[in-house]
Amino acid sequence: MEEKKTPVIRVKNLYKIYQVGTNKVYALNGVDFTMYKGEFCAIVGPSGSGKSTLLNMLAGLEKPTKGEIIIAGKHMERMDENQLVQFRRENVGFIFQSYNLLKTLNAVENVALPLSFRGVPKKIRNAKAEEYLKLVGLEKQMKHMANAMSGGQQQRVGIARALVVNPKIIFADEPTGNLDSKTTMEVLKLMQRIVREQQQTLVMVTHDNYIAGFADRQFHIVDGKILKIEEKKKETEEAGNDALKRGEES
Ligand SMILES: Nc1ncnc2c1ncn2[C@@H]1O[C@H](COP(=O)(O)OP(=O)(O)OP(=O)(O)O)[C@@H](O)[C@H]1O
Repeated sequence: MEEKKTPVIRVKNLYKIYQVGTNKVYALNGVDFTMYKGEFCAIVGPSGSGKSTLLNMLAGLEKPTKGEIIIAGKHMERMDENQLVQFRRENVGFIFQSYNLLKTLNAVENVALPLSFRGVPKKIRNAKAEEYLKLVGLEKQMKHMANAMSGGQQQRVGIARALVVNPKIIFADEPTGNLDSKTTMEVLKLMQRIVREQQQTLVMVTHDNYIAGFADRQFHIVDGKILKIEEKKKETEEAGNDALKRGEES
């Protein structure tokens, strides 16, 4: 039986037009879609296709020229700057390509940081940070300094830090861009698992079709338009498992 899906992000007739000299650049040229709770979505397209522009709009970092963005029932395009800051704090987590960890803090301290900004007492925030580090498989590296960790471990810390505030939505901009292929696959599988377990919505931007294939749905963007929305093929997950095994054997 088909489960009833809960919409989390709804985009309607979205445009972002930049004026460059006398030219107009249609970075987003009429975009419509819905993303659901518990879904891992990839926005995939070549350089200059509008991926970052779309992510920035969804995260409320830039205003659309026209159209609607409704997240968790609220119209983002109608919010002022203060409301957007508040909205992001309550609903959104970010995973970055370059991890953006504080190098001289250990894993627990890095993950606890968003909680300390929210005034959560130290004992509680450290316990929460440890819980999320366990979730991403770093129980043995809790006290390691960020700059003494591998890229894959640092990205796991980055994921734990995005999750610790229990956001409805997680935005990830080329999250595996700095990782080797084996670690890339581990991080993608971790993100798949977490979205499934925690029933969050993960929106990942990538230019790489293979990486996008790990998402439940791929939103293909070209010249500011969504050309097609593709469901995950079952084999991608299995192929990922095989490749992961091959990597472990080598
Ligand atoms: N501030 C801006 N002013 C003018 N044009 C812009 C601005 N930001 C983006 N653009 C243009 O909008 C289009 C989409 O850019 P965007 O950065 O969203 O693409 P992208 O798919 O994220 O590319 P990449 O993968 O290279 O980061 C491009 O043609 C870009 O030149």
